Amino acid sequence: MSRRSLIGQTTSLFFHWLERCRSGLWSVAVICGSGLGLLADRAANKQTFRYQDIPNFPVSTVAGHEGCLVFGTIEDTSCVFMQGHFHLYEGYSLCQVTLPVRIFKLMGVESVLVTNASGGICPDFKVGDIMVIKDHINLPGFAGQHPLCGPNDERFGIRFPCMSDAYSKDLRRLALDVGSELGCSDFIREGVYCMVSGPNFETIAEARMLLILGCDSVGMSTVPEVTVAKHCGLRVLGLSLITNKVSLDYSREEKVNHEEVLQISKMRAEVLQKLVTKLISRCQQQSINTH
Ligand SMILES: O=P(O)(O)O[C@H]1O[C@H](CO)[C@@H](O)[C@H]1O
Ligand code: HPA
Repeated sequence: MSRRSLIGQTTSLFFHWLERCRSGLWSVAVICGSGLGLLADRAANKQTFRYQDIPNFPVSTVAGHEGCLVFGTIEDTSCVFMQGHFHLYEGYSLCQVTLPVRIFKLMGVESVLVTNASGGICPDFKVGDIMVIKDHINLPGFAGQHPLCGPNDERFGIRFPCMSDAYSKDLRRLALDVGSELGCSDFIREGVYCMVSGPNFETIAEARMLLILGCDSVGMSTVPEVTVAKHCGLRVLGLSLITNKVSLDYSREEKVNHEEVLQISKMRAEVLQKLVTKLISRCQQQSINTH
């Protein structure tokens, strides 16, 4: 089959799904961070689209990001999974980084579950901990790298959105409850995620500054997607897997690298998968109860 007809077929299939979504059949979007693409594995009736076959969609350029959009169901909940998301350091604009979130909104998605890998700043955190994101610090935003800069598209949201409750309190509580039901309380934390642009990992002086600023973990993603999701009225839950401890001490010999990040993500993906799967079905029940 020629590439052109393959793209044509994929595109029409994609629009077929979009139609279903518009009619209210899809409700949860899961954005999978580094090495966490297998969160989609438990979904049934899967249909997968490669980003490269979706017109105008960015493509993933980082190891551990498969670059596929997967539609499926978990119990009775319809879901769309992004196996891989986009980063400033890949050279994408924040408009491109957050494009999928606005597509989800147009599809009728109500809740977004964002996952990522991050470095632990809080001295109490251990590698393998799962941090429920309570709040974030948008460090690139302070320097004008913000996804909502530019003319405001009123169809999505207001010019000056409030971010004091970007992460749904109900979903955070639900995540802690589900974590405890699954016997994960020992390694489920809550904390503040800080976004840096990357692609380098932090210097020790930068890490110390982040600790003083009140950051519990640091990564190079998530904040733009969450900001745009909140702007357009989506409910957000963020789960950050602590894949390494950030060096705060000049005498520490260990050096972080992306391979180690992916290795820890792979090791913990099964636990996260259980958590996410249970959360999705409970999240749907919650949404039914509140409507
Ligand atoms: O935030 P995600 O994409 O999960 O991954 C984190 O891990 C990568 C660095 O190892 C960076 O992309 C950082 O942001
Ligand atoms: N710093 C920034 N981003 C990261 C890290 C880190 O230590 N670990 C995983 N993503």
